[in-house]
Amino acid sequence: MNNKGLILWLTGLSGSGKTTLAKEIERELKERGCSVELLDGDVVRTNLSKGLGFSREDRDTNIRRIGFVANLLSRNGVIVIAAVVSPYRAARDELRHTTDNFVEVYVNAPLEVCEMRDVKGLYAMARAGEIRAFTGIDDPYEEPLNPDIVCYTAAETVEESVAKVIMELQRREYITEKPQLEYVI
Ligand SMILES: Nc1ncnc2c1ncn2[C@@H]1O[C@H](COP(=O)(O)OS(=O)(=O)O)[C@@H](OP(=O)(O)O)[C@H]1O
Ligand SMILES: Nc1ncnc2c1ncn2[C@@H]1O[C@H](COP(=O)(O)OP(=O)(O)O)[C@@H](O)[C@H]1O
Repeated sequence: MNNKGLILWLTGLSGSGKTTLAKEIERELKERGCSVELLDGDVVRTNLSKGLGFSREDRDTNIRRIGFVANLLSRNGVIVIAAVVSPYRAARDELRHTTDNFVEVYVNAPLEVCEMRDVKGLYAMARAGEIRAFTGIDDPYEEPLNPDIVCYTAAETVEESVAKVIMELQRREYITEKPQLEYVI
């Protein structure tokens, strides 16, 4: 076994880089022979959380469902990467206290940067009033007060952010160091 089970919880604004980082971290961990599952907010909302909206109540239900599944998997040795806006501190803190090996990663980019990226065009729609309760525009995002890792995606490259996460997982002994290639002459 190349890893222990854990929940790597990526929280941040829409467009902050959660999905991008989650996929790269997943790739890196799989390359090291780790057992990994990715739970992306967008994907979860098309099945496990289908029908839920973006009221505080629905968002909290979404987070609890993802946390429940993540905990089942991580208890069985899987590294679960959750990439979810999860804007409410109380919901994230609840997970920290009710699950094992919860590692919170704050994917931190200023709202202006996320809005400029506008990966899915949702910020423009929110500004135009076409969608309501959009996180950062007319709905809150409560920053983590004491995250385990912070990735500043407006200042770091994807590679730098991924390396930071991997190093921290190594330091906490969730994963082993990448085996060095040995050449026999
Ligand atoms: N009102 C509103 N607020 C925030 N986000 C919205 C909203 N409506 C749709 N979307 C899209 O849904 C994605 C967020 O879903 P999550 O499950 O991660 O949100 S939450 O944790 O339950 O708050 C989010 O995905 P990401 O952009 O990948 O973060 C958006 O694409
Ligand atoms: N250091 C970085 N980390 C993550 N994403 C970055 C970074 N620098 C630029 N980006 C870009 O920002 C966008 C983030 O989009 P996405 O990963 O879908 O965010 P989210 O899942 O948080 O909504 C992508 O277009 C990505 O290429």
